[in-house]
Amino acid sequence: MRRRLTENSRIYTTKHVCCELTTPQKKIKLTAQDAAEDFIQGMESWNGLNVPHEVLRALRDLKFTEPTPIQAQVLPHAIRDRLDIIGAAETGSGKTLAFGIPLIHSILQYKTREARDIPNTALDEDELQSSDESFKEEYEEFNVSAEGQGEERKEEIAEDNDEELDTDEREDISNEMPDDEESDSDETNILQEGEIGLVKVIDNADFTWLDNDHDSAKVTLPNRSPLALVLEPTRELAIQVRDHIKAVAKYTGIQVAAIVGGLSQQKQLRILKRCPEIIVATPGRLWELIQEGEPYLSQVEEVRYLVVDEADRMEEKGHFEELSKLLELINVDEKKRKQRQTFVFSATLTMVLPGPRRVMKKKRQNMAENQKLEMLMGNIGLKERPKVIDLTLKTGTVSTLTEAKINCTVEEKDYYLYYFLKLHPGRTLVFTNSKDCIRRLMSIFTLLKCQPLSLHADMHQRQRLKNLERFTANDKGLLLASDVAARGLDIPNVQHVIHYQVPHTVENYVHRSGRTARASKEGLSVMIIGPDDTKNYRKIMHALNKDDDLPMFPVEHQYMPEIKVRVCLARQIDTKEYRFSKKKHQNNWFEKAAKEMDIELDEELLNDLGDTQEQTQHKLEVKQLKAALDSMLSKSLMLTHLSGRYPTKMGKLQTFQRTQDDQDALKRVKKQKLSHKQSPLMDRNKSHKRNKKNKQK
Ligand SMILES: Nc1ncnc2c1ncn2[C@@H]1O[C@H](COP(=O)(O)OP(=O)(O)OP(=O)(O)O)[C@@H](O)[C@H]1O
Repeated sequence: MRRRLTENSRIYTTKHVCCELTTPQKKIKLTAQDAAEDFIQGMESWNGLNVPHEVLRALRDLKFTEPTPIQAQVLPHAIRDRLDIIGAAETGSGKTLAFGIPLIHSILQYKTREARDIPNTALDEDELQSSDESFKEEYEEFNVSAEGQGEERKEEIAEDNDEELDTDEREDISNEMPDDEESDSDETNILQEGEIGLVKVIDNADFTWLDNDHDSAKVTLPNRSPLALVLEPTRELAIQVRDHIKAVAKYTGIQVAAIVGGLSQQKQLRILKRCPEIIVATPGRLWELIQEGEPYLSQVEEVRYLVVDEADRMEEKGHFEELSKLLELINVDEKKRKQRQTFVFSATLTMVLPGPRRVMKKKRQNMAENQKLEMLMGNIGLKERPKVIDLTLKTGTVSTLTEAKINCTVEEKDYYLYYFLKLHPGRTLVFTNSKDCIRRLMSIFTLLKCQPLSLHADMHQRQRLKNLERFTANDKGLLLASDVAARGLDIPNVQHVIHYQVPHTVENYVHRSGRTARASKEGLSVMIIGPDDTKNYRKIMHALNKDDDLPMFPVEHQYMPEIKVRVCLARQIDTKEYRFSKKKHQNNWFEKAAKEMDIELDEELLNDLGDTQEQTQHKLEVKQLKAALDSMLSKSLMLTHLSGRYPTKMGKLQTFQRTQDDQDALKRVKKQKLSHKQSPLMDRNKSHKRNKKNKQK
């Protein structure tokens, strides 16, 4: 049977390789000109960075009209010089594409070379028949050696489409089999069934045809093992990075797949059968599949491009045993290691915790930084002399981030969090240091009708992704998260990051805070500092060279009495409900275990839940407390602090309205900072007096 090669017969151009596509009907001449530099209106800022034309088109679709500084710095060294890269830049600065674009570029080049090396360069129409056969043979060889590709790909995709798929998997498929509009250019259209396009290197090629808005250069010769491997520390991040790279690879035909734990292994195996060129993975699931002998991963050491994203986190002791094994396997062959191009990125890559100030000589700090990099280089297997590009600021955080703090007791933390959420609505991400804390806050803030969502490592993966999606969709959303959400997540327009507990490490502070103020936008980070947090707070301030204390977040204390009443009631309900359900849960567990072991359970072991009457009484109490809380919550917090009614002269009841500016937490902090700068003494006196008054009250 003659294979239909139309969608596989593509041309690609780079600075050094110019191609001619020959068909029985038409011969297209291409001039020697760099396709990457091909003119796309409004995208001139990318000129000179060797970005492939197809990627430029995708960037134009995304409205990324200019590179970010890290992209502008990395691309020439990665693409033109093919150097290994160690890249450090602030959070939200576009590091994903700083390695994503070079990957796509190199894969396109690699595939072009492969296609060009196929020993069929016949151009003469008379020779077409024989060349057709040899090309076909090469092509079929690819298909046979790489299990389940080519035509089989389509069948599998059709098969998989019948099943219920995750959104991400559905997207995988749509990218793998580009729709007609995407894949058919005028030139490819002229290839009819049974006709074959041939690629030949020529001089003086004319690229003007690239200007039209058709899909120009998909390269779809199947590969035998992944060409690029991107390793990410969390599943959400892996999925996000896959989507990000896919968005810029959409005109290239390059397939990107995510291999992460917590989602169906079967589906991921099917995706691997389609031989995606780029795999974005978490180390655990990837290692599992390699060990199980998944064929496409059986030669993972062949991978030509390796990215270790969030490298300092991946390298943290005890975090990723699988990562060490993976790197060992990938680097086992010295020759292959040397051929590979490796990228290592993070916002805190060069960040080292300084020692005590008096011993902090500059030399010592440099040594520590170098040590950190050397350690990474050794473990990951970078080649000698990688290009180190460090654009991080001394302060660690991004310049568009405004920081503030609230000092309080442990007991008061809930009040201030509720205060912030009620008075400053906006998409808010709250970080805690423990899952237990998230559970408690989830319960209290659900009772307070703040509709919180949670995200931590003990949740089912599907629920984690669903909660992220719901948070992203709600511009007043509240997400309570552990540090699993601290790194890399690019949730649009997070206005506030609240550290309910100060993180233990400076790196986590930088990454957590970096979920806001991304891509040159402004954002606010507030630390709620209890007595237990002061040590960590000082450590962070010192490490980030922030000699000045952070400004206090401006709190309008008149609302606090009402806030306290509400929060205390919610806590009371939570304690009652939680204690009871915990006891009940323990009893159920004992009973189930005894049944399974077929032993008689000693009643003494069970918690006393009271008799039926007591249980009914307990339920009634909880119900009454909830009704009381609901009644409180139905009233506006802004009015409750006003005692009595305030009729205006016209006899109308005055409504108390906070302006947009009052509600804007970021503006309030900035305004306060400004006024402090203008009259520091006056302000300090004022706040001193106010504090004194509050204490007296
Ligand atoms: N050239 C560009 N122009 C405009 N926006 C861009 C550009 N490149 C990337 N972005 C956008 O900037 C945001 C941040 O990018 P990215 O997630 O890659 O940041 P990052 O540096 O990896 O952050 P983190 O350190 O938190 O992981 C994303 O929404 C991305 O789409």
